[in-house]
Amino acid sequence: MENGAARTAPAVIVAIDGPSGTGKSSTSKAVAAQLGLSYLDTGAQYRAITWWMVTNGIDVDDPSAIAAAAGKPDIVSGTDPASPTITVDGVDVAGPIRTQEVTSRVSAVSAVPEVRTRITELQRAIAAGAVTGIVVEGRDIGTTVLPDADLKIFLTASPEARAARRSGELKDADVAATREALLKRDAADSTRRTSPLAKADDAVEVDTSDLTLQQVIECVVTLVEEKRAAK
Ligand SMILES: Nc1ncnc2c1ncn2[C@@H]1O[C@H](COP(=O)(O)OP(=O)(O)O)[C@@H](O)[C@H]1O
Ligand SMILES: Nc1ccn([C@@H]2O[C@H](COP(=O)(O)OP(=O)(O)O)[C@@H](O)[C@H]2O)c(=O)n1
Repeated sequence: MENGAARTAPAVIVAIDGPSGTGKSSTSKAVAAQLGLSYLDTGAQYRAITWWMVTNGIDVDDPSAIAAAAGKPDIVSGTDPASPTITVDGVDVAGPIRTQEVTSRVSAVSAVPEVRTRITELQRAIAAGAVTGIVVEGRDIGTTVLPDADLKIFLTASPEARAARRSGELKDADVAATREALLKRDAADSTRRTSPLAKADDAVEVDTSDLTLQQVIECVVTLVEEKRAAK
């Protein structure tokens, strides 16, 4: 090594996309923590802007009302994978963004182009500022937000596995109803005009249906290490 200087690992940008319940958040947080990278949950940002719209009485069935308000909330994401945070106008909304009300409305809000432009700008600024690199998880990270990411992963799993995982998190949840709600949200997210949920052509697809979370984490860590070594 030149002058005996310690070689620092180059910053690495990892995009992890896929539908709900495929393991994006758990995998991304663990991979980022293990490799000393930042972590960004972009779904939390779309949930946060949806929470703001609902709380401020914006009609979420009216795209022009959503578009007009899209620039108003100040959304800040903390990117430590050990304790990710999300605030809107200084208020911690980590809990409120997970309610059924927000979950049922987030697809409509996130389909509005002005919302996507706003949130995409935030995401790119956060990724650009991540010194060691970042794992960014969402629906359109590999295709639209960070098309030059070093590594793109697309996680999938059967609707049954996803519904079982999600309903396992919610008390008293009905698996069949959870499955229907997931499929409805997938359909809305995959068919919107602007930046739909999609696998990038150069993404590595991993079906997590029959893998443990630990196996998925190890698979992604290995892929990131290979990319880092080649940089
Ligand atoms: N491979 C897996 N096997 C079993 N459970 C998993 C697996 N991956 C994730 N989970 C669990 O499924 C639930 C949803 O995972 P999460 O990471 O939030 O998915 P996503 O971010 O894609 O919606 C969590 O409770 C998580 O612990
Ligand atoms: N990059 C992203 C991430 C999320 N979203 C939207 O935000 C919603 C919530 O995302 P999420 O990742 O929190 O959803 P879960 O996987 O937690 O169920 C999605 O259903 C999409 O409508 C998006 O449009 N683009």
